[in-house]
Amino acid sequence: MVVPSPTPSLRTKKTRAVGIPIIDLSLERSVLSQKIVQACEEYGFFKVVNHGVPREIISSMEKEGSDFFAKRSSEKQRAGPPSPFGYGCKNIGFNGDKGELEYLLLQTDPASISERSKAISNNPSKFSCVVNDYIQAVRDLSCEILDLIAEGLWVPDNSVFSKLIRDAHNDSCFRLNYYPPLKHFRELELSPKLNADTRMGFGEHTDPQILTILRSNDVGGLQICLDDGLWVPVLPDPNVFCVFVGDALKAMTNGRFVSASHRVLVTNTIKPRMSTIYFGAPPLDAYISPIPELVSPQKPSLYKHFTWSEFKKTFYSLRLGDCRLDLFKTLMCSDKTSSC
Ligand SMILES: O=C(O)CCC(=O)C(=O)O
Ligand SMILES: [Fe+2]
Repeated sequence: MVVPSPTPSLRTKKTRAVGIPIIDLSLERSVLSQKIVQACEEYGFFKVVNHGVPREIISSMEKEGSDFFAKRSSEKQRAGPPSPFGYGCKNIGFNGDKGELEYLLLQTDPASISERSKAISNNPSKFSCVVNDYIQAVRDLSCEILDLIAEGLWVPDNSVFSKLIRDAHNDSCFRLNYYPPLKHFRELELSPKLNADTRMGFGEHTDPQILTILRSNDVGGLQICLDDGLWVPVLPDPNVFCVFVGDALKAMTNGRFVSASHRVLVTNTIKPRMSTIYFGAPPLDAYISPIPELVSPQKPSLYKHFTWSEFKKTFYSLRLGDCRLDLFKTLMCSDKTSSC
């Protein structure tokens, strides 16, 4: 979901040393589940180490991604226009999140990946194998984290969240983002519109799905916005995964979790940033409403019942300039609350 920002500033308003949570997944389960819940409540964001995703799976994915973005533009275009799946460049989407990047957006089911790989790679079977292995690994990681979240919330059914993205009809997607370095724009003589040493790579937004698992190369740029409006840089580390709470999980926890607003600023002059992102989403007809354990007379549901499809349709059809936050509230928040 795009956060309205009438006069977006590229400047990090202020930064302060905050301890973005780094969670070690090898910790004892009951400790781990509490740490994860706390991070979801305070930040809607954390990094994980000792995540168990094999190094080879990660490095093969990074290689395939780099090879793809290194191709000539005409070759990349063969992956098809991003409507919604395929290759896109420069301003992304029409949903208000401005930015200058190239990206490849894919569905996560093996049949679609295999089909699209034919237009993406000269070695489609290798490409689809690498992407499938990566997606399977990060989906397993997401499910593990979602099960721990359920445990940490003392929900009897541990799979209450993870079963949505394990469902055969899940609507998850996978994206590779590529941010050319500033040198690229200088060479094109596109004199930076906004700022000489910073460009907006990906505008401020929250992710609408349930959970996002992001990994990047060693080039920074990602920032998260804390609730007091401070932008905090997320230092790049190719060995960790970044986890974001999505708007759907925020709603399912009846607003107990926050969904972190984030953006990417391009400041590196020489090296491109590349990130690989798995967005775990439920089936289109799944209802996204607060789980019963988190609703009580003292804490009534903040949200109307809506399906993932209704949510997506409304938000992705909004055009820039709409007052998106008001629409968000109208669509999602129950009449009893003015905001959620
Ligand atoms: O590319 C990145 O590092 C972040 C991109 C992002 O937030 C997104 O694709 O939703
Ligand atoms: Fe995002």
